[in-house]
This record gives sequence, structure tokens and C-alpha cells, in this order.
Amino acid sequence: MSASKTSGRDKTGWRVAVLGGGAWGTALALAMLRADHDVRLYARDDETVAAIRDGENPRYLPGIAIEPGIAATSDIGTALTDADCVLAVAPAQALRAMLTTARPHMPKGIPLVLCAKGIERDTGALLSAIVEDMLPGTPIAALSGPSFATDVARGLPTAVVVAAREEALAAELAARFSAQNLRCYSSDDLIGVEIGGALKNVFAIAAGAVTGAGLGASAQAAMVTRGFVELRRIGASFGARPETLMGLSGLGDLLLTCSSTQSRNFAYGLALGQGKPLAGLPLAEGVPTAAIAARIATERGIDAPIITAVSAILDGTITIRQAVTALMTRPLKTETDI
Ligand SMILES: NC(=O)c1ccc[n+]([C@@H]2O[C@H](COP(=O)([O-])OP(=O)(O)OC[C@H]3O[C@@H](n4cnc5c(N)ncnc54)[C@H](O)[C@@H]3O)[C@@H](O)[C@H]2O)c1
Ligand SMILES: O=P(O)(O)OC[C@H](O)CO
Repeated sequence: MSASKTSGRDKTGWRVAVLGGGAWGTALALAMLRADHDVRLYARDDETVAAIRDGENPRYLPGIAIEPGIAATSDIGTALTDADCVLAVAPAQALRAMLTTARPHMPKGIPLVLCAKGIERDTGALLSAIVEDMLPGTPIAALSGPSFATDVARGLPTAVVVAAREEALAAELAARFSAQNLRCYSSDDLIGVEIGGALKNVFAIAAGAVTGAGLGASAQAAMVTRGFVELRRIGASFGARPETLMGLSGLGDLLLTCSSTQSRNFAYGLALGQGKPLAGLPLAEGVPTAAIAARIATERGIDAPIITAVSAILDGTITIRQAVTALMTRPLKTETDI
């Protein structure tokens, strides 16, 4: 461990295990390196490990140079040995499988930081609930907010939020992860931060579909605004604090991913709206999350017509045009009636 000073904060470097060798895992490994940590990156395939060692991850982060210093490995035990902290960066639907592999090697009592954005499709579990189920007693945190992997990997200025139920843990992680161009806010609303990150993906797909179908900028703004109402309703049912959802993981991430083709969820929706093939597109976490969020809304009696429409469009049950007609002809109501 090395003593160092970053952004005016005194801290000592940790050994950080990053689990997941995709775009976000690679970007976060770089961010941790720049925050003066000793970084081990676990990728499950040898090809990715070899590529990262050679200075690029062409499959997931093409064209971005990977600075030397990240110890890439396909042996999860090696990545986790003597780790002070773990970043879990597999897609949400793969978290349970990855933790099954990690469990025998997890050092006891170290924080596990959830970096994926989603809700488990089969169970409706938030990712923190999966960790509680599989690794009881593990201090859990979540890192979320408007942050494209390419931006973070390039070292462009980015702000995220790190949340944990224990305020002191959130603050410590935020301080340790922050570096010159990565500003980490802290929060003790773990559930709120998880919900904001998970649900924004559904609306990013919707935003892409609105653009792809040529429905216009006004429709886009209406959808994002009313989508945010649904996000807050579902968030409230989980106990999320409204102010958390107004922050980086919620409104902030909605702004980013509902307005940029750089978002894979937006790009997925765009292809959907344009009637283009969807097979082979990069990961769009909003697809499984839309299905389970629609089910959660129904089960809890929450009015979530946009989420329900996105889920039905993705299922092929209705077309985008039919969804628009249904949304536009709903009974009128007061706007503040959320
Ligand atoms: N890419 C971004 O800009 C970004 C930013 C913030 C958050 N996220 C979130 O991070 C999560 C991961 O996204 P990504 O961009 O890295 O996806 P990706 O498709 O680029 O990479 C996913 C990686 O996970 C690995 N993986 C899948 N199943 C696994 C398993 N069972 N065990 C181990 N590894 C497994 C894959 O091999 C791959 O390396 C998603 O939830 C996403 O929403 C992504
Ligand atoms: O490319 P997306 O749509 O998965 O979005 C990536 C991040 O979640 C943006 O904050």
C-alpha cells in the first residue's frame, strides 16, 4: 500500500478487486488506478485479460489506451486475495452468478461496491438484496450516476455518487475513489441510489425509441418528465428518498442517457424505433429491468404507464404507435398527482 495525496485528501492506497472486464469494469479499474489504488481486474475470459495486459480492451472499450499498472487476471481468487474492497461490475442479471464464483474467495468484512444498474428480472431483487442473500454481513455500497465508461476511461470530468447505509462507509469510499477528474459524492440512501440507476435505463430505451420513431423533441421531453414521475413512484415504494432521485443517480443519469446516442440503452431504443434489428446490440440493462419494473408496478398498484408500455413493446405485445395512442388517451389528471 502506498501513502498518497489526491485532490487535497490524504489517503492510503487500497488493494481494490474489480470484478468484470467489460467497458465499465475496465473504466473503473483505470479510475481506481488514478486514485492511487493497487488494482486487480478479474475478467472471466483469457482473451480479455491478455488484451488488457497489452494495453487495450478492444471488445468492450475499443480505442482507449489502458495505462500500465492494472493486474488483469481470469482467476477470481487471485483478484480477491488480500483485497480491501471489491467492485462488482458484471451486468445486473449476472451478479448472482458472479458472486457464486467469488464467494469462496471473498475476504471477510470488506466492502462490496455494486456498480451495475438493474433489478434482477426473475426475483425483483435489488442488487443489494442479492448480496445480502449470498454474502450476509458484507458491508454493501453502490456507485452510480451519469458516467459513460469511455468518458471515465479517458479521464474526462465525471461526478458520481457512492451510497451505503452507513454514512461513514459511504464517505470513506467516496474519498478513496475520488481523484482529479472523478468526483464522488456520498449518500446514505443505498436503495435510492440503486433504484435511480436501475430505472433510468428503461426511460433511456424509451427516449431512443421516441427519437427513432420520429415522434419529436416535445414528445421526448414529455416522456422523460413523466418517466421521472414513475421513477419517483416506484422509488418511494422501495423507501428511496425523493432528494436522492433528484440527484446524480436518478435525474442526473436520466439527463445523460435520455439524450445521448452514446448510451447503449438509448441506442437500443433508437434501433427499436427505427425498426432495425436488435440482435447483437451491446448490453442494454433496461431490457430486463423494464420487464421486472412493470411487474413490480402492477403488483404494488403503482401507476407506471411508460414503463408498462416499454415492457410491452420489448415483448412485442404492442407497437410503438399503439403505445403512444394509449399513453395520449389516458384519462386527464392534475400534473401534481404523482
Ligand atoms: N458502460 C458504461 O458506460 C457503464 C457506466 C455505468 C454503469 N454501467 C453498468 O455496469 C454494468 C456492466 O456494464 P458494462 O458496460 O461493463 O457491460 P459490458 O457488456 O461492457 O461488459 C460486461 C462484462 O461482464 C462480464 N460478465 C458477464 N457475466 C459474467 C459473470 N457471470 N461473471 C463474470 N463476468 C461476467 C462479461 O464477460 C463482460 O466482460 C451494467 O449494469 C451497466 O449498466 C455501465
Ligand atoms: O450505455 P448505458 O445506457 O448502459 O449507460 C451507461 C451509464 O449507465 C451512464 O451513466
